[in-house]
Parts: sequence; C-alpha cells; structure tokens
Amino acid sequence: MLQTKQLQFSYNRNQVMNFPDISLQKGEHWLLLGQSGSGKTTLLHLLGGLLSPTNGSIVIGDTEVGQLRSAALDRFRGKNIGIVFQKSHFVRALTIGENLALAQQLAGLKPDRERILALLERLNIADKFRLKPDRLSTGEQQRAAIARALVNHAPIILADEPTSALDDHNAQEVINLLEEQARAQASTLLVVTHDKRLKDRFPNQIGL
Ligand SMILES: Nc1ncnc2c1ncn2[C@@H]1O[C@H](COP(=O)(O)OP(=O)(O)OP(=O)(O)O)[C@@H](O)[C@H]1O
Repeated sequence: MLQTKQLQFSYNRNQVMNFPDISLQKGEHWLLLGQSGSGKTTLLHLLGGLLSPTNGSIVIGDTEVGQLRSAALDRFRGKNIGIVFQKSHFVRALTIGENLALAQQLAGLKPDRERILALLERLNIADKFRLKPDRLSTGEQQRAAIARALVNHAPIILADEPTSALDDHNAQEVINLLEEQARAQASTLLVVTHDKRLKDRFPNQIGL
C-alpha cells in the first residue's frame, strides 16, 4: 500500500535526514515514534506529499508519488491521503460542514452532505455542522479534523500528534475514533506521536 526506499530530506545543505525504509500494508495501523526533532513531522509531510524528498522514492498503491506534479499531486493527495494535523488548520471563515465539503471538492469529488453529516454524527459533533471552527473546543476541533481526514474514504490516514493537546479522556477518545474509523473503511493508519500514553497502543511501530 505504501512503500518508501532510501528517503532523504534536507531543509538546508548542512543537515541531511535519512529515513528508514517503511512498508505499510492495507488496513494496518502503525505508530511512528521518536524524540522531539528526530524528523517525525518531516517524514509525515513527505508521505503526505506536502514536501518532496531530496532523494529516494515513495510508492502509494501503484503510484510513484514523486512523479506527480502540482494539480495531479493535489488530486492524488485529496483522494488517497487523509491527514490529521497537529493543529487543525480549518478555514476560519467557513463552517465545519463547509470545511469538509471543501476537502471533497479539492479532491475533485462532489460535496456529499450525507457523508459529512454521517461522519460528524459518528464523531459526536453533528451539532457543530453549521458552526465556525473557532466555536469548537480543542477536543471537538480534533474530532472535526479526523472527520476531514476521513471524508474522502482515503486509503491512507496520517495523523501528526493527534492527542498531544488533549487530556487523558479526550486523548483516549480521539485515538479510539481514529482506529475505529480507519478499520471501518479498511484504511492504513500511521500515527506520529511522542505521547507516552500511546506507546503501547499499536504493535506495529517505526522508530526514528
Ligand atoms: N521548516 C524548517 N526549516 C528548517 N529546519 C526545519 C524545519 N522544520 C523542521 N526543521 C528541523 O528538522 C528537524 C526535524 O524536525 P521535525 O519537526 O520533523 O521533528 P519531529 O520529530 O516531528 O519533532 P517534534 O516531536 O518536536 O514535533 C529538526 O531539527 C527541526 O529543527
């Protein structure tokens, strides 16, 4: 489903990051662990097509992601990769419902109100459909971010520190929801974390 080979990246010439080869199969759930500054977010952004590697390859399904250019990459990413960012990055002027519809449109899909409402319902925030993101609590925003990552049925879900800003109860709930929803649509899930509460959560682990 997702394979990398000899991935390297550098933000500047003095510091080259080398990443271990990874191979994630369909439907598997993985944790990506490592100290602060070890490159977890960078690797997640490479896998999500938000950064281009300086060397090496990323293959998702049958597609070599590095071969795709701008518009094609945007569509590919929108359809195939759902990303839960550390901070949710919603468009503040749009409601939660509109933000999710935008995610569908950016992937070249038709806005599907039923799908959006069903997901918000599953995540217990259907009543936030017409609210702007700033009106939601941190935990609710994180659930809305999960809904956005799932809305296009992406076969790969990447989550960057999804629990770091949450208390124990909300952290458990968010990770349960991510797992449950990924399982329901047979998506491959990769969760980046240095949250000790999650370290034994999935047996499949990549260390940086
Ligand atoms: N935009 C950037 N420009 C230059 N250097 C950067 C940039 N982003 C990250 N770095 C550097 O790259 C290295 C890896 O950063 P990254 O954010 O990937 O680590 P991380 O493991 O996700 O850290 P944390 O757990 O603290 O979020 C760090 O040394 C960081 O200072």
